[in-house]
Amino acid sequence: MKLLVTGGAGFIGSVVTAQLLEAGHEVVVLDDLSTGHEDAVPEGATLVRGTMRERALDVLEGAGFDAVLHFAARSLVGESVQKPGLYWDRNLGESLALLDAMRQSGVARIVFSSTAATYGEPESTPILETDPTRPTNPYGASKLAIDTTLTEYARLFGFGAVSLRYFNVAGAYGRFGERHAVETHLIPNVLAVAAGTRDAVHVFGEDYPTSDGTCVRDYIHVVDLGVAHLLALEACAPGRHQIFNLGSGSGSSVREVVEVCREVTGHPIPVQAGPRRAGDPAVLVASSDKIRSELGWKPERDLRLMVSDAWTFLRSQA
Ligand SMILES: NC(=O)c1ccc[n+]([C@@H]2O[C@H](COP(=O)([O-])OP(=O)(O)OC[C@H]3O[C@@H](n4cnc5c(N)ncnc54)[C@H](O)[C@@H]3O)[C@@H](O)[C@H]2O)c1
Ligand SMILES: O=c1ccn([C@@H]2O[C@H](COP(=O)(O)OP(=O)(O)O[C@H]3O[C@H](CO)[C@H](O)[C@H](O)[C@H]3O)[C@@H](O)[C@H]2O)c(=O)[nH]1
Repeated sequence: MKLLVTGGAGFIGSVVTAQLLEAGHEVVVLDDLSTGHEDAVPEGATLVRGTMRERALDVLEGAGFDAVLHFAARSLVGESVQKPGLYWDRNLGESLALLDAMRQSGVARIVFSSTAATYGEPESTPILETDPTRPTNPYGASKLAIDTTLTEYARLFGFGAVSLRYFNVAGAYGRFGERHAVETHLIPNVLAVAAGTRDAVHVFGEDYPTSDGTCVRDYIHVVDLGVAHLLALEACAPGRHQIFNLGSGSGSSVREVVEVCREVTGHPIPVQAGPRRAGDPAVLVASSDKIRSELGWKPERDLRLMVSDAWTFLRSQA
């Protein structure tokens, strides 16, 4: 297939682009490099630099694309609370420009990076796709609005759309990994302590109603996530918008993640307990039964492999 990957210079988009190329697809990456890196675009993919408003139509029109994988977004929860307008503009506004460029060009198949943040504080775990969506921040709200738009574009214009609601993505794939200028994610921040670029891990809250008092999250290896995208691409069906959670189905606490990082790196990794981070639910774990039964996907890489692949990647950057 000929594919457009938005955000293919970022963490997840670069990994999935590499996997798509290995599977024999032709890939054009559209990325404005706002949080991505030009040298993260895998060899064999063509980079078009710009936003979706600026470039999506001229890239797609008359070029024979079969589908779009849409990763490009702003995705810092804290920033979204400070600057909600930015998130509605960059996430919903930019996505509308992409979808309308797709309509005009006759490209009707899309796989979209949605998020666990669309659910907000869950009433029960594991979270099902049919559970209420009550996002607690503008990031999650803007992603939910894109999901809603995809439902409408499937119904009104015959789009075949799949939204994958990622839980906590981690790990790396060879030379493709997480290198954000502002890093908020737990695993890269813990590994930065082992690498000597941070002094200690700050644990955000030890008084949650969990086994060790720290928050529990559902971590998924970025390579398993990429495999799900390949399946989702095949599953796009005209007139349907399908939504799948993407997690491992089991949770790990912050303390457990730090312990695995200690084992993998051999570094003592000092920890400083601090206050809760605003807006963090105690437990976020996905039910991934739907994608397992409908697309035949299952995660194959555990937390230890996520940490060791991220650690190998981090050391290769030094
Ligand atoms: N990392 C996670 O754990 C996680 C969890 C849930 C959902 N997601 C979603 O997955 C997607 C990828 O996340 P990531 O961690 O790889 O982020 P990232 O910041 O590493 O990558 C995003 C890429 O999109 C580009 N971009 C942003 N806005 C753009 C625009 N308007 N036009 C063109 N390019 C633009 C950036 O330059 C960057 O290369 C995002 O949509 C994010 O919301 C990530
Ligand atoms: O230095 C840190 C960083 C994180 N944490 C804790 O570690 C857990 C994981 O935090 P991350 O920031 O790695 O991930 P989140 O669960 O906050 O965010 C993830 O889930 C969100 C949905 O709620 C969004 O989808 C987001 O993009 C995705 O990365 C949280 O309990 C957080 O409080 C720490 O204790 N110390």
